[in-house]
Amino acid sequence: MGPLRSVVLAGGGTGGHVYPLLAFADCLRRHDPGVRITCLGTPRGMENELIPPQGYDLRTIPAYQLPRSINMNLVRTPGRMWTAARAAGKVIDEVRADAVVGFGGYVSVPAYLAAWRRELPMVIHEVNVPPGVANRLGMKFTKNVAVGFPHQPVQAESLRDARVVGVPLRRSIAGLDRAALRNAARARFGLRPDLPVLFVAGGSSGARTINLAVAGAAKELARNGVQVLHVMGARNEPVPIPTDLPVPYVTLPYLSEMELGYAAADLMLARGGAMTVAEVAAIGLPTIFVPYPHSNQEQKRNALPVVEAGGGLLVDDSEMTPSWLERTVIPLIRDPHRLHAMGAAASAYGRRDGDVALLNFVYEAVAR
Ligand SMILES: CC(=O)N[C@H]1[C@@H](OP(=O)(O)OP(=O)(O)OC[C@H]2O[C@@H](n3ccc(=O)[nH]c3=O)[C@H](O)[C@@H]2O)O[C@H](CO)[C@@H](O)[C@@H]1O
Repeated sequence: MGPLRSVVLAGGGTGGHVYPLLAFADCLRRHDPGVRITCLGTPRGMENELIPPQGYDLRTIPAYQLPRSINMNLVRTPGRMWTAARAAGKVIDEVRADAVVGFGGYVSVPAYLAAWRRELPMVIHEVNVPPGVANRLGMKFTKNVAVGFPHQPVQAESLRDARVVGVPLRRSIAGLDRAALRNAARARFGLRPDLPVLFVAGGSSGARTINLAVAGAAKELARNGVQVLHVMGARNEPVPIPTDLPVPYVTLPYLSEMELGYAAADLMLARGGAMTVAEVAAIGLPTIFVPYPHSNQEQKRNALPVVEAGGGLLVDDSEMTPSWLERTVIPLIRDPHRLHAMGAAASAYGRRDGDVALLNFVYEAVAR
């Protein structure tokens, strides 16, 4: 048994913040089934679709959208933020939390403020360089900062003293044996076992540039025997795909069982969200990264270390065209030796134990 009785986990907005929270919750439940786990989110984020089905108690508090650069002077912290902090504090008191663990997203700030007021131990987990606005604010109140990747403390002054623990990944992904699940996964999607598969997913909300480019390359990919499994993004307008293709092209709005997509694939085409990078590296799936071009090059920084290690390719969003894809994907996906080498390089960079490493870090913080 660990030192915790009740813990509040804060994080929300996009899948990139919710999935590490869920993976951490699962790890805690596995190691210490007696701990009360309460998740904190806002009424509209993806946490509402993702957390309750996993059997965790989700409480929502009023959303307060942070400006991109927040004034770090607390005296000037807007009143609405304190209202949200009071709501977070009520939850913390009600469940008698003895620690708060935050994963970023604007729901975390009220949780950090409330924990600070109560002098509760708090731990921040950050996966991006530069750290998100919410976590930067939280870092004023605690030194217990953990990061997902070894490049983060080197590249960001504010993360210099952070502990590298890796990224908590869902067990279904961290424990994935791609080769063992491959044929079953392909059968689930109606994909053929004998032809290569390109798996396309532009992060938790999909990516329009990628969707358009792959749709434009569909005919040529199919003519060359490349099957496509394409997750368009649930909140994205679907892009029409030619119908009379000679090999399967499967589209989905969203894929909850992401491990099946990873297992079916020989090559992935993705954005550079930190969770995606952590997942494909952990399972050794060769990936073409097309980082989201805004937000301070955040996604390029996420993907670059895997690419430099030899585990993937990087292409600018502005170059993501059907002809680039045809020229790049067709020869690569038919070259098993190159794919194998890329996969091995990716998995040497990735790690599968981020959930346990973060849990140990939280136990240490609570014991201090
Ligand atoms: C545009 C933007 O600001 N994106 C940020 C956002 O990305 P975003 O929310 O897209 O997150 P990531 O790419 O990091 O993670 C996506 C997560 O959703 C899962 N998934 C995705 C599609 C699907 O159909 N099914 C599914 O389960 C993936 O397996 C992964 O776990 O949060 C990341 C983590 O803070 C940041 O690094 C990104 O820069």
